[in-house]
Amino acid sequence: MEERKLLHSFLAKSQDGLPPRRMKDSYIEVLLPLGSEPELREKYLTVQNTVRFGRILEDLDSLGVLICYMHNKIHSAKMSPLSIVTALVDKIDMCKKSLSPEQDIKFSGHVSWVGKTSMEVKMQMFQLHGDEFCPVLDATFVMVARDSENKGPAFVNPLIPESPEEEELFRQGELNKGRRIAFSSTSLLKMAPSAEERTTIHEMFLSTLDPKTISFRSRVLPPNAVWMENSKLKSLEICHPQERNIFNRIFGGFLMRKAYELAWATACSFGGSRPFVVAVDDIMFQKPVEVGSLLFLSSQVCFTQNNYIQVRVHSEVASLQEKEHTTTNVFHFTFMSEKEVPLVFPKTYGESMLYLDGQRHFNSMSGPATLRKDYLVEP
Ligand SMILES: CCCCCCCCCCCCCC(=O)SCCNC(=O)CCNC(=O)[C@H](O)C(C)(C)COP(=O)(O)OP(=O)(O)OC[C@H]1O[C@@H](n2cnc3c(N)ncnc32)[C@H](O)[C@@H]1OP(=O)(O)O
Repeated sequence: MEERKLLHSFLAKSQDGLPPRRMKDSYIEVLLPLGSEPELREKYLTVQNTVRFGRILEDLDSLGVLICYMHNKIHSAKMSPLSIVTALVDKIDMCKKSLSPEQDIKFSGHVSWVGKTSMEVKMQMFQLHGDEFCPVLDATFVMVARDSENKGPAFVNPLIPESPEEEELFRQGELNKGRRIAFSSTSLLKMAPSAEERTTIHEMFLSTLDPKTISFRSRVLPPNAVWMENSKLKSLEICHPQERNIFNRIFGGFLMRKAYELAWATACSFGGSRPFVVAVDDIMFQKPVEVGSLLFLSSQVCFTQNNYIQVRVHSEVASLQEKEHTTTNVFHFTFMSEKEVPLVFPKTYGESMLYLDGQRHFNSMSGPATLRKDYLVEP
């Protein structure tokens, strides 16, 4: 950190003082040679002989940061004065058949939009089938630049789109920002549900009333349904220094891997068969996690439909000395189960809001109807 303090003088006073960059300046391709270097496989292997998706989340997080460093590279400086942190995993959509731990994987990506201090990064992942790399997933992350000590914001280089395709990507980045603001301003934490959503909840409530008693209190579960309160799993992690990033905070990819693995276990025990991840969405990194913190993860099924399970993981930290818990992230994962899954029923008003939030996240997934049956992505 002492060394990083000295980098302050390289920080720009305004964005105009920074040279614009092109999308190809940050474009990178990285090979994960699972096929050609078998000693790597152990780290990525599941017991079903597929690839651990939690490890892929870690790799995407590191790659996103690396891409942003390329975008902001100062050719005359040995070290970047910026601290680049993950602010948001906007979306990860799976578009692939099966992930083999015995075939090479390729990642690629570049900065697709910039604001003043934030950058949107688009990444893709491919796996070798025969002699061709086939698409596996598309990811959109938002990274934020901070000063060299990660104490305040720092400007990023402007981005100039060079072709109609790049202009479209840039425009999409702008639209994504607007969509995020709209999504968060209609959050159920701020606004009442819509009329249609209220009807959904009231109908669910009515379907749980015992017809034998004329009472709002006696609740009975409909057939093939589970109370939401019985769909929870919790875990605790001690954030050891091994998991720290280059800025001495806990690595975002580690938090995602832990949350994902708990979500997978929750979906597995709820659905009673192997779940496959279909989408990850709207993971906001609200606060950094300090090394040495206790990380409490609570996972819960909040919405289901046919074979789909929507899982929400809430993460909180507390220091060893203080008992007070602070929320650091909320994670949303969509899984597809091998078999049809039970319905999940909220009992309380709070659970009803979780249900509607889960439904909103499920519906925001790009086209569940287009999902294929041959996903094979494991914890
Ligand atoms: C040299 C090469 C080395 C390569 C090494 C590679 C491997 C490296 C691997 C290491 C990997 C290390 C990686 C890790 O492990 S990072 C570890 C995981 N991430 C964190 O710990 C981050 C925790 N969160 C925070 O610190 C704050 O909440 C941040 C800093 C993110 C925002 O704080 P704050 O809210 O106070 O900031 P602001 O209001 O001034 O806004 C600032 C800008 O940010 C934009 N914004 C904010 N939130 C969001 C959002 N949710 N969606 C979209 N955008 C968002 C906002 O629009 C504005 O943009 P702009 O209008 O200025 O453009």
